[in-house]
Amino acid sequence: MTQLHPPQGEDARGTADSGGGAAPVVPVRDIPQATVTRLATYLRVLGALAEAGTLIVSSEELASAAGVGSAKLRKDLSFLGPNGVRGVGYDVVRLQSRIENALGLDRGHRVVLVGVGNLGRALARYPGFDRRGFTMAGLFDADPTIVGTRVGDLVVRHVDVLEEDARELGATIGVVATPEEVAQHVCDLLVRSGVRSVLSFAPIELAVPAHVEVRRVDLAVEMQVLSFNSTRHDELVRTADGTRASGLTRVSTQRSARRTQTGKAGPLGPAVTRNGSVIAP
Ligand SMILES: NC(=O)c1ccc[n+]([C@@H]2O[C@H](COP(=O)([O-])OP(=O)(O)OC[C@H]3O[C@@H](n4cnc5c(N)ncnc54)[C@H](O)[C@@H]3O)[C@@H](O)[C@H]2O)c1
Repeated sequence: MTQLHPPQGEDARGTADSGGGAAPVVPVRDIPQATVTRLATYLRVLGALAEAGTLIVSSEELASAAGVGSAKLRKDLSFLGPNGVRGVGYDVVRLQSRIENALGLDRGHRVVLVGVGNLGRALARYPGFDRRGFTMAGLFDADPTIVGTRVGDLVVRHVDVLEEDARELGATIGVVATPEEVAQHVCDLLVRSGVRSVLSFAPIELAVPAHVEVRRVDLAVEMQVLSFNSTRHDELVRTADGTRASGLTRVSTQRSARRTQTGKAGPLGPAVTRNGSVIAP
């Protein structure tokens, strides 16, 4: 806890953050998408800190654990209004609740999952969603050998009752883990039930009305990005070595070293990648 963020608002006057539930100064819709993604990462780190009993964290520590630069972290957090106390740091619990508020997590989300196969079953059993404000409320499948079985605390329901049950369950997020051939049909049922957010693992584009947002998860794409970054990193190191050998500037080496530094395991473990994205533990 050494280097702290610059003062902002009331914090510049040396007073503590006025409270976790305060409304963000920037309307949530104006927070850039990349910042939203990093806010989720900060939240994960803060959760681990809170569990470890940490009360205050500096921007340097938080940035390092999240795998980003501290300037970027301060900029990201500035979207939420005044945070922290100069010379002291961020109050872990207050910052957690600020970010939860901005991400809409304080309302809590009820999730229904369709397709209780290999992937769906693993997702349904994952206890981490609950800890982060997402309650798995309903599981649906079409296979008669799966319908009626218990996965975790839930009994799998038939997809025929998805539309009605998802509405009754108050679902706000629908997860599609079915084969691609039926994914659009399942997505349509979710939309008709009133779900506004769909997370799809099916490898196809889903058509939805304007008021519904779809996010597609594709681990192969993530691995392709990792492959590209790794190749680029190797090239940079090779270029830097060549440049050094010919007595020229070491800019590339410094750049790649900096990237490696931000990508190293932080105090909270090795889950942080070079560009700051995180596979949740
Ligand atoms: N995005 C990724 O990185 C990633 C990784 C793995 C799998 N996937 C995709 O996730 C999906 C599921 O993969 P999996 O390995 O779990 O497949 P799986 O075959 O094990 O499971 C699919 C489940 O969907 C059910 N299903 C089929 N038709 C249905 C319908 N009309 N309504 C409700 N349920 C129905 C099946 O009964 C089965 O239980 C596939 O589309 C796969 O391509 C994506």
